[in-house]
Amino acid sequence: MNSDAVLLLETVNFAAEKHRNQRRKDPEATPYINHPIGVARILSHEGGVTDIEVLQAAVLHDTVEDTDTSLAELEAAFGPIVARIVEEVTDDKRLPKQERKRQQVEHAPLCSGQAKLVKLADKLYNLRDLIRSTPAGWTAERVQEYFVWAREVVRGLKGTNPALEEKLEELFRQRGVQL
Ligand SMILES: Nc1nc2c(ncn2[C@@H]2O[C@H](COP(=O)(O)OP(=O)(O)O)[C@@H](OP(=O)(O)OP(=O)(O)O)[C@H]2O)c(=O)[nH]1
Ligand SMILES: [Mn+2]
Repeated sequence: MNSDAVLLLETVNFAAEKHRNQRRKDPEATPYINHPIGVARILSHEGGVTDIEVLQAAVLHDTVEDTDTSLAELEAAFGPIVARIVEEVTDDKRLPKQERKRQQVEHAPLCSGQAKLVKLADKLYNLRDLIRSTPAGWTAERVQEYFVWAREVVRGLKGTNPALEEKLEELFRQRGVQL
């Protein structure tokens, strides 16, 4: 087996252990790990991304934000580049939600190309998930607001990956939310 495959399995195993007690917000309470694996899979399968550090960062992208994982821990296990990409896509959960959402819009265009790829795939996965099933307790208005906000973030990620951007544009079009 080649070393990239070994590395990616180590990364998936690390994320699975970190997210082991977490579930998604859909009514079926899907295991959370389906999301980061799906984000990495969008990058490779739909975005044609082969950069192993981007794929690893995609698998790990919610570990610091949503589990007890530290950036130092990621750096020790996977190196500084992977840790830096995850840092770029991590919201500061100490801030109020509205401020966090505003900062994503503001910071998106300042991200590295590697972090922009992870952000595009994360939004594409989450928007598809919203279309597939509504999270417990979400109104139709809240779903629509998420689309409107996601469009603002995706605007700042343009020029990164045409295939992923076209798929996002199509979802926004279907929702009557123009990019
Ligand atoms: N669509 C959907 N999202 C779910 C589900 N379960 C968990 N999530 C997560 O919820 C986040 C979006 O919900 P919000 O209420 O807007 O944000 P919050 O969790 O940060 O408060 C996403 O976080 P994120 O990945 O960090 O991305 P981002 O939206 O913060 O950029 C998404 O991954 C689900 O069943 N469907
Ligand atoms: Mn995510």
